[in-house]
Amino acid sequence: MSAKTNFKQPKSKPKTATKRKSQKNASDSNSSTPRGTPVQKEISNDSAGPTSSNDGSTTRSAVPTPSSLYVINEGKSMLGDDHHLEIPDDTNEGYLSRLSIESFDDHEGILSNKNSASLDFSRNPSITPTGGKKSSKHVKFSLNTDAWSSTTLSSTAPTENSGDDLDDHINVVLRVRPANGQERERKDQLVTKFHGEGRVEVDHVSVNRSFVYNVVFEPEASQEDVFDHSGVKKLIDMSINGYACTAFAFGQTGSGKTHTMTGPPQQKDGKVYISLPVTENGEEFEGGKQPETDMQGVIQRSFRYLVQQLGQVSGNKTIKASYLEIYNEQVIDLLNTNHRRYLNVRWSKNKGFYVENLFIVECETVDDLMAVLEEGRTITPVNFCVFNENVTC
Ligand SMILES: Nc1ncnc2c1ncn2[C@@H]1O[C@H](COP(=O)(O)OP(=O)(O)OP(=O)(O)O)[C@@H](O)[C@H]1O
Repeated sequence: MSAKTNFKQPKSKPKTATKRKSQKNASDSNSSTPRGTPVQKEISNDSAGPTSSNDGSTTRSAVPTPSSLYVINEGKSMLGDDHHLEIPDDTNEGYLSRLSIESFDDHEGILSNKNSASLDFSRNPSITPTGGKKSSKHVKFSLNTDAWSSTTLSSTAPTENSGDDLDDHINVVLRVRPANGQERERKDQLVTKFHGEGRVEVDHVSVNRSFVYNVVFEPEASQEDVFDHSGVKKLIDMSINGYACTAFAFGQTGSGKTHTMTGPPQQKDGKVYISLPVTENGEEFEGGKQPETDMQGVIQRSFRYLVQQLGQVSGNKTIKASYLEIYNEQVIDLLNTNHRRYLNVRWSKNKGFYVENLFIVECETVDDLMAVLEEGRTITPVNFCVFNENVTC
Protein backbone atom coordinates (compact mmCIF):
# COMPACT_ATOMS: atom_id res chain seq x y z
CA MET A 1 0.00 0.00 0.00
CA SER A 2 1.40 3.34 -0.90
CA ALA A 3 -0.42 5.30 1.75
CA LYS A 4 1.69 6.96 4.36
CA THR A 5 -1.08 7.25 6.84
CA ASN A 6 -4.08 5.10 7.28
CA PHE A 7 -7.06 5.71 9.38
CA LYS A 8 -9.32 3.19 10.93
CA GLN A 9 -12.94 3.84 10.19
CA PRO A 10 -15.26 4.06 13.15
CA LYS A 11 -17.14 0.83 13.59
CA SER A 12 -20.10 1.96 15.53
CA LYS A 13 -21.81 5.09 16.51
CA PRO A 14 -20.22 6.47 19.61
CA LYS A 15 -22.23 6.89 22.71
CA THR A 16 -23.84 10.24 22.96
CA ALA A 17 -25.20 11.68 26.14
CA THR A 18 -23.27 9.39 28.42
CA LYS A 19 -19.90 10.28 26.99
CA ARG A 20 -17.45 12.02 29.16
CA LYS A 21 -17.03 15.71 28.64
CA SER A 22 -13.62 15.65 27.05
CA GLN A 23 -15.02 13.61 24.21
CA LYS A 24 -17.47 16.36 23.52
CA ASN A 25 -14.91 18.80 22.36
CA ALA A 26 -15.32 18.76 18.67
CA SER A 27 -12.86 21.48 17.89
CA ASP A 28 -11.28 19.94 14.90
CA SER A 29 -7.93 20.99 13.71
CA ASN A 30 -6.56 18.37 11.44
CA SER A 31 -6.24 21.05 8.94
CA SER A 32 -4.10 19.80 6.19
CA THR A 33 -3.96 16.82 4.00
CA PRO A 34 -0.68 14.95 4.11
CA ARG A 35 0.98 14.62 0.78
CA GLY A 36 -0.03 11.40 -0.86
CA THR A 37 -2.21 10.41 2.02
CA PRO A 38 -5.70 9.14 1.37
CA VAL A 39 -7.53 11.46 3.67
CA GLN A 40 -10.50 11.06 1.38
CA LYS A 41 -10.96 7.74 3.09
CA GLU A 42 -12.07 9.55 6.15
CA ILE A 43 -14.86 11.29 4.36
CA SER A 44 -15.48 9.13 1.35
CA ASN A 45 -19.11 8.42 2.14
CA ASP A 46 -19.89 12.00 2.71
CA SER A 47 -22.91 12.91 0.71
CA ALA A 48 -21.94 16.56 0.52
CA GLY A 49 -18.50 15.63 -0.64
CA PRO A 50 -15.25 17.22 0.34
CA THR A 51 -13.53 19.90 -1.66
CA SER A 52 -9.91 20.78 -1.64
CA SER A 53 -8.83 24.28 -0.90
CA ASN A 54 -5.70 25.99 -2.10
CA ASP A 55 -3.77 25.14 1.01
CA GLY A 56 -4.50 21.49 0.54
CA SER A 57 -7.01 21.22 3.31
CA THR A 58 -10.17 19.29 2.78
CA THR A 59 -13.28 21.30 3.21
CA ARG A 60 -16.95 20.74 3.16
CA SER A 61 -19.21 22.55 0.81
CA ALA A 62 -22.54 21.92 2.45
CA VAL A 63 -23.91 21.19 5.85
CA PRO A 64 -24.55 17.52 6.54
CA THR A 65 -27.67 16.48 8.32
CA PRO A 66 -26.49 16.49 11.86
CA SER A 67 -27.66 13.71 14.09
CA SER A 68 -26.22 15.26 17.15
CA LEU A 69 -25.09 18.65 18.27
CA TYR A 70 -23.53 19.72 21.46
CA VAL A 71 -22.13 22.75 23.08
CA ILE A 72 -19.06 23.13 25.18
CA ASN A 73 -19.91 25.36 28.05
CA GLU A 74 -17.15 25.66 30.60
CA GLY A 75 -16.49 21.99 30.65
CA LYS A 76 -20.10 20.93 30.50
CA SER A 77 -21.33 19.16 27.44
CA MET A 78 -24.92 19.01 26.56
CA LEU A 79 -26.36 16.97 23.84
CA GLY A 80 -29.36 17.97 21.88
CA ASP A 81 -31.23 16.64 18.91
CA ASP A 82 -30.90 18.21 15.52
CA HIS A 83 -30.43 21.91 15.98
CA HIS A 84 -31.67 22.01 19.53
CA LEU A 85 -29.04 22.56 22.13
CA GLU A 86 -29.81 22.03 25.74
CA ILE A 87 -28.67 24.96 27.76
CA PRO A 88 -28.93 24.66 31.51
CA ASP A 89 -31.11 27.12 33.32
CA ASP A 90 -28.16 28.64 35.10
CA THR A 91 -26.32 29.57 31.91
CA ASN A 92 -25.57 33.26 31.93
CA GLU A 93 -26.84 35.29 29.09
CA GLY A 94 -24.08 35.92 26.61
CA TYR A 95 -21.95 33.28 28.23
CA LEU A 96 -22.14 30.93 25.32
CA SER A 97 -19.23 31.88 23.16
CA ARG A 98 -18.32 28.71 21.42
CA LEU A 99 -20.48 26.21 19.67
CA SER A 100 -19.17 22.78 18.89
CA ILE A 101 -20.96 20.58 16.49
CA GLU A 102 -20.53 17.03 15.41
CA SER A 103 -22.39 15.27 12.72
CA PHE A 104 -22.38 11.64 11.85
CA ASP A 105 -23.35 10.14 8.55
CA ASP A 106 -24.89 6.82 9.30
CA HIS A 107 -24.72 4.40 6.43
CA GLU A 108 -26.38 1.06 7.00
CA GLY A 109 -25.79 1.27 10.68
CA ILE A 110 -22.08 1.94 10.31
CA LEU A 111 -20.77 5.28 11.34
CA SER A 112 -18.71 6.24 8.39
CA ASN A 113 -17.90 9.86 8.90
CA LYS A 114 -17.51 12.16 11.76
CA ASN A 115 -17.47 15.79 10.87
CA SER A 116 -16.88 18.34 13.46
CA ALA A 117 -16.53 22.02 13.87
CA SER A 118 -16.02 24.45 16.62
CA LEU A 119 -17.40 27.85 15.83
CA ASP A 120 -16.80 31.02 17.68
CA PHE A 121 -20.20 32.27 18.59
CA SER A 122 -19.07 35.75 19.48
CA ARG A 123 -17.18 36.33 16.25
CA ASN A 124 -19.42 34.50 13.87
CA PRO A 125 -22.56 36.47 13.22
CA SER A 126 -23.88 33.72 11.01
CA ILE A 127 -24.65 31.63 14.07
CA THR A 128 -27.32 33.23 16.11
CA PRO A 129 -29.70 31.91 18.70
CA THR A 130 -33.19 32.13 17.27
CA GLY A 131 -34.84 31.02 20.46
CA GLY A 132 -34.54 32.49 23.89
CA LYS A 133 -31.33 32.35 25.82
CA LYS A 134 -31.58 31.94 29.50
CA SER A 135 -35.29 31.63 29.66
CA SER A 136 -35.56 28.63 27.39
CA LYS A 137 -34.01 25.31 28.19
CA HIS A 138 -34.00 24.33 24.55
CA VAL A 139 -32.31 26.97 22.50
CA LYS A 140 -32.61 26.78 18.79
CA PHE A 141 -29.74 27.97 16.68
CA SER A 142 -29.87 28.89 13.08
CA LEU A 143 -26.78 27.79 11.25
CA ASN A 144 -25.61 29.57 8.20
CA THR A 145 -24.32 26.88 5.89
CA ASP A 146 -21.56 29.20 4.66
CA ALA A 147 -20.01 28.93 8.07
CA TRP A 148 -19.20 25.33 7.29
CA SER A 149 -17.49 25.93 4.02
CA SER A 150 -14.14 26.49 5.62
CA THR A 151 -14.56 23.82 8.21
CA THR A 152 -11.99 21.12 7.97
CA LEU A 153 -13.07 17.57 8.29
CA SER A 154 -11.22 14.74 9.81
CA SER A 155 -11.68 11.32 11.22
CA THR A 156 -10.99 10.64 14.83
CA ALA A 157 -11.72 7.00 14.76
CA PRO A 158 -12.54 5.30 18.02
CA THR A 159 -10.92 1.96 18.60
CA GLU A 160 -12.82 -1.22 18.02
CA ASN A 161 -14.06 -1.41 21.57
CA SER A 162 -15.85 1.86 21.26
CA GLY A 163 -18.11 0.80 24.08
CA ASP A 164 -15.28 1.51 26.45
CA ASP A 165 -15.32 5.08 27.64
CA LEU A 166 -11.55 5.17 27.84
CA ASP A 167 -11.33 4.82 24.10
CA ASP A 168 -12.97 8.18 23.77
CA HIS A 169 -10.15 9.81 25.63
CA ILE A 170 -7.07 8.06 24.42
CA ASN A 171 -5.90 8.17 20.85
CA VAL A 172 -3.27 5.56 20.19
CA VAL A 173 -1.14 6.34 17.19
CA LEU A 174 1.57 4.15 15.72
CA ARG A 175 4.51 5.43 13.72
CA VAL A 176 6.82 2.95 12.07
CA ARG A 177 10.18 4.46 11.27
CA PRO A 178 12.15 3.58 8.16
CA ALA A 179 15.10 1.25 8.41
CA ASN A 180 18.29 3.03 9.42
CA GLY A 181 21.64 2.68 7.65
CA GLN A 182 22.77 -0.23 9.76
CA GLU A 183 19.54 -2.10 9.25
CA ARG A 184 19.66 -1.52 5.53
CA GLU A 185 23.25 -2.75 5.42
CA ARG A 186 22.22 -5.92 7.20
CA LYS A 187 19.40 -6.20 4.67
CA ASP A 188 16.86 -6.37 7.46
CA GLN A 189 13.34 -6.91 6.22
CA LEU A 190 10.36 -4.89 7.39
CA VAL A 191 8.10 -7.34 9.19
CA THR A 192 5.20 -4.94 9.45
CA LYS A 193 2.36 -5.07 6.97
CA PHE A 194 -0.06 -2.20 6.68
CA HIS A 195 -3.63 -3.14 5.93
CA GLY A 196 -5.16 0.32 6.15
CA GLU A 197 -7.81 1.58 8.53
CA GLY A 198 -5.33 1.49 11.38
CA ARG A 199 -4.58 -2.22 11.00
CA VAL A 200 -1.05 -3.48 11.25
CA GLU A 201 0.23 -7.01 11.04
CA VAL A 202 3.57 -8.15 12.37
CA ASP A 203 4.62 -11.19 10.42
CA HIS A 204 7.97 -12.70 11.22
CA VAL A 205 8.91 -16.39 11.29
CA SER A 206 6.79 -17.81 14.10
CA VAL A 207 5.20 -14.54 15.10
CA ASN A 208 2.07 -13.35 13.43
CA ARG A 209 0.02 -10.78 15.25
CA SER A 210 -2.35 -8.05 14.22
CA PHE A 211 -2.98 -4.76 15.93
CA VAL A 212 -5.41 -1.91 15.46
CA TYR A 213 -4.61 1.71 16.21
CA ASN A 214 -6.47 4.96 15.79
CA VAL A 215 -3.95 6.11 13.25
CA VAL A 216 -0.98 4.37 11.70
CA PHE A 217 1.91 6.22 10.08
CA GLU A 218 3.94 4.19 7.67
CA PRO A 219 7.70 4.70 7.29
CA GLU A 220 7.24 7.26 4.52
CA ALA A 221 5.09 9.54 6.67
CA SER A 222 6.50 13.02 7.08
CA GLN A 223 6.78 15.04 10.25
CA GLU A 224 3.96 17.18 8.93
CA ASP A 225 1.76 14.13 8.39
CA VAL A 226 2.31 13.07 11.96
CA PHE A 227 1.52 16.47 13.41
CA ASP A 228 -1.54 16.99 11.26
CA HIS A 229 -3.06 13.57 11.74
CA SER A 230 -1.97 12.27 15.10
CA GLY A 231 -4.62 14.22 16.96
CA VAL A 232 -2.12 16.54 18.66
CA LYS A 233 -3.76 19.60 17.16
CA LYS A 234 -7.02 18.53 18.67
CA LEU A 235 -5.34 18.15 22.03
CA ILE A 236 -4.09 21.71 21.80
CA ASP A 237 -7.54 22.95 20.91
CA MET A 238 -8.94 21.07 23.85
CA SER A 239 -6.34 22.46 26.19
CA ILE A 240 -7.27 25.96 25.09
CA ASN A 241 -10.81 25.05 26.06
CA GLY A 242 -9.65 24.12 29.53
CA TYR A 243 -8.99 20.42 29.34
CA ALA A 244 -5.87 18.78 30.68
CA CYS A 245 -4.21 17.01 27.77
CA THR A 246 -1.14 14.87 27.31
CA ALA A 247 0.79 13.74 24.27
CA PHE A 248 2.93 10.81 25.24
CA ALA A 249 5.63 9.17 23.13
CA PHE A 250 6.39 5.58 23.96
CA GLY A 251 8.71 3.09 22.36
CA GLN A 252 11.92 1.17 22.74
CA THR A 253 15.24 2.88 22.37
CA GLY A 254 15.96 3.93 18.82
CA SER A 255 12.34 3.62 17.73
CA GLY A 256 12.02 7.30 16.87
CA LYS A 257 10.46 9.06 19.84
CA THR A 258 12.90 11.96 19.76
CA HIS A 259 12.71 12.20 16.00
CA THR A 260 8.94 12.41 16.18
CA MET A 261 8.77 14.82 19.07
CA THR A 262 11.61 17.23 18.30
CA GLY A 263 12.99 16.15 14.94
CA PRO A 264 16.55 15.13 14.27
CA PRO A 265 19.25 17.14 16.03
CA GLN A 266 20.83 20.08 14.27
CA GLN A 267 24.53 20.68 14.62
CA LYS A 268 26.51 23.87 14.60
CA ASP A 269 30.08 24.44 15.69
CA GLY A 270 30.22 20.95 17.10
CA LYS A 271 27.17 21.50 19.31
CA VAL A 272 23.94 19.64 18.87
CA TYR A 273 20.70 21.56 18.82
CA ILE A 274 17.18 20.39 18.39
CA SER A 275 15.56 21.20 15.10
CA LEU A 276 14.72 24.84 15.59
CA PRO A 277 12.71 26.98 13.26
CA VAL A 278 13.66 30.45 12.26
CA THR A 279 12.29 33.30 14.31
CA GLU A 280 9.21 35.15 13.21
CA ASN A 281 11.25 37.82 11.41
CA GLY A 282 13.03 35.18 9.42
CA GLU A 283 16.31 35.13 11.30
CA GLU A 284 17.94 32.03 12.58
CA PHE A 285 16.97 31.18 16.10
CA GLU A 286 19.64 32.06 18.63
CA GLY A 287 22.16 29.27 18.87
CA GLY A 288 20.45 27.12 16.29
CA LYS A 289 21.47 26.15 12.83
CA GLN A 290 19.03 27.11 10.12
CA PRO A 291 16.87 24.03 10.35
CA GLU A 292 15.08 22.10 7.75
CA THR A 293 11.56 23.21 8.51
CA ASP A 294 10.19 19.94 7.22
CA MET A 295 11.96 18.12 9.98
CA GLN A 296 10.48 19.99 12.90
CA GLY A 297 8.88 17.64 15.36
CA VAL A 298 5.55 17.57 17.11
CA ILE A 299 6.76 19.82 19.90
CA GLN A 300 7.93 22.73 17.74
CA ARG A 301 4.86 22.44 15.55
CA SER A 302 2.69 22.43 18.65
CA PHE A 303 4.30 25.62 19.88
CA ARG A 304 3.49 27.37 16.65
CA TYR A 305 -0.01 26.01 16.53
CA LEU A 306 -0.70 26.90 20.16
CA VAL A 307 0.47 30.48 19.78
CA GLN A 308 -1.44 30.81 16.53
CA GLN A 309 -4.65 29.43 18.02
CA LEU A 310 -4.35 31.54 21.15
CA GLY A 311 -4.03 34.58 18.94
CA GLN A 312 -7.58 33.95 17.82
CA VAL A 313 -8.99 33.69 21.30
CA SER A 314 -10.15 36.85 22.97
CA GLY A 315 -9.33 37.70 26.56
CA ASN A 316 -6.24 37.36 28.66
CA LYS A 317 -4.21 34.26 28.24
CA THR A 318 -0.87 33.20 29.58
CA ILE A 319 1.35 30.39 28.44
CA LYS A 320 3.40 28.81 31.19
CA ALA A 321 6.00 26.21 30.45
CA SER A 322 7.95 23.80 32.55
CA TYR A 323 10.25 21.02 31.49
CA LEU A 324 10.89 18.02 33.65
CA GLU A 325 12.14 14.54 33.22
CA ILE A 326 11.10 11.48 35.13
CA TYR A 327 14.09 9.20 35.16
CA ASN A 328 14.32 6.09 37.28
CA GLU A 329 11.13 7.24 38.96
CA GLN A 330 12.77 10.49 40.06
CA VAL A 331 11.63 13.91 38.92
CA ILE A 332 14.29 16.23 37.55
CA ASP A 333 13.67 19.88 36.76
CA LEU A 334 15.32 20.48 33.41
CA LEU A 335 14.96 24.26 33.58
CA ASN A 336 16.34 24.98 37.00
CA THR A 337 19.99 24.07 36.96
CA ASN A 338 20.55 25.74 40.33
CA HIS A 339 18.23 23.31 41.99
CA ARG A 340 19.97 20.04 41.31
CA ARG A 341 17.85 17.83 43.47
CA TYR A 342 15.07 15.48 42.75
CA LEU A 343 11.69 17.11 43.15
CA ASN A 344 8.76 15.72 45.08
CA VAL A 345 5.46 14.85 43.52
CA ARG A 346 2.63 15.99 45.77
CA TRP A 347 -1.12 15.91 45.70
CA SER A 348 -3.48 18.52 46.96
CA LYS A 349 -7.20 18.87 46.86
CA ASN A 350 -7.04 22.01 44.75
CA LYS A 351 -4.20 21.20 42.38
CA GLY A 352 -4.39 17.43 42.15
CA PHE A 353 -0.96 15.97 41.41
CA TYR A 354 1.83 18.47 41.02
CA VAL A 355 5.59 18.67 41.23
CA GLU A 356 6.72 20.75 44.14
CA ASN A 357 9.12 23.63 43.40
CA LEU A 358 9.02 23.05 39.68
CA PHE A 359 10.42 25.96 37.70
CA ILE A 360 7.72 27.54 35.57
CA VAL A 361 8.44 30.05 32.83
CA GLU A 362 5.95 32.44 31.31
CA CYS A 363 6.18 32.48 27.53
CA GLU A 364 4.66 34.88 25.08
CA THR A 365 6.11 33.92 21.75
CA VAL A 366 7.08 30.82 19.86
CA ASP A 367 10.71 31.77 20.42
CA ASP A 368 10.17 31.83 24.19
CA LEU A 369 8.83 28.32 24.01
CA MET A 370 11.67 27.23 21.77
CA ALA A 371 14.14 28.65 24.25
CA VAL A 372 12.54 26.61 27.02
CA LEU A 373 12.86 23.49 24.92
CA GLU A 374 16.46 24.21 24.06
CA GLU A 375 17.34 25.07 27.65
CA GLY A 376 15.82 21.89 29.02
CA ARG A 377 17.41 19.73 26.39
CA THR A 378 20.89 20.66 27.54
CA ILE A 379 20.41 18.85 30.84
CA THR A 380 20.30 15.09 30.69
CA PRO A 381 19.98 12.61 33.52
CA VAL A 382 23.63 11.77 33.02
CA ASN A 383 25.05 15.23 33.58
CA PHE A 384 22.39 15.77 36.20
CA CYS A 385 24.00 12.93 38.14
CA VAL A 386 27.33 14.67 37.97
CA PHE A 387 25.88 17.77 39.57
CA ASN A 388 23.62 16.15 42.08
CA GLU A 389 25.31 15.54 45.37
CA ASN A 390 22.49 13.24 46.46
CA VAL A 391 22.79 10.92 43.53
CA THR A 392 25.08 8.00 43.08
CA CYS A 393 25.72 7.41 39.41
N1 LIG B 1 10.63 8.61 10.98
C1 LIG B 1 11.97 8.62 10.88
N2 LIG B 1 12.55 8.95 9.71
C2 LIG B 1 13.89 8.97 9.61
N3 LIG B 1 14.74 8.70 10.62
C3 LIG B 1 14.20 8.37 11.81
C4 LIG B 1 12.80 8.32 12.00
N4 LIG B 1 12.55 7.96 13.27
C5 LIG B 1 13.75 7.82 13.84
N5 LIG B 1 14.74 8.06 12.97
C6 LIG B 1 16.16 7.99 13.23
O1 LIG B 1 16.38 6.83 14.02
C7 LIG B 1 17.34 7.09 15.03
C8 LIG B 1 16.74 6.80 16.40
O2 LIG B 1 15.66 7.68 16.60
P1 LIG B 1 15.43 8.45 17.98
O3 LIG B 1 16.70 8.95 18.53
O4 LIG B 1 14.35 9.43 17.74
O5 LIG B 1 14.91 7.25 18.89
P2 LIG B 1 14.39 7.31 20.39
O6 LIG B 1 13.17 6.46 20.44
O7 LIG B 1 14.24 8.70 20.85
O8 LIG B 1 15.58 6.59 21.13
P3 LIG B 1 16.03 6.72 22.67
O9 LIG B 1 14.90 6.18 23.49
O10 LIG B 1 17.23 5.85 22.73
O11 LIG B 1 16.33 8.16 22.93
C9 LIG B 1 17.75 8.54 14.88
O12 LIG B 1 18.93 8.58 14.09
C10 LIG B 1 16.61 9.15 14.12
O13 LIG B 1 17.00 10.29 13.36
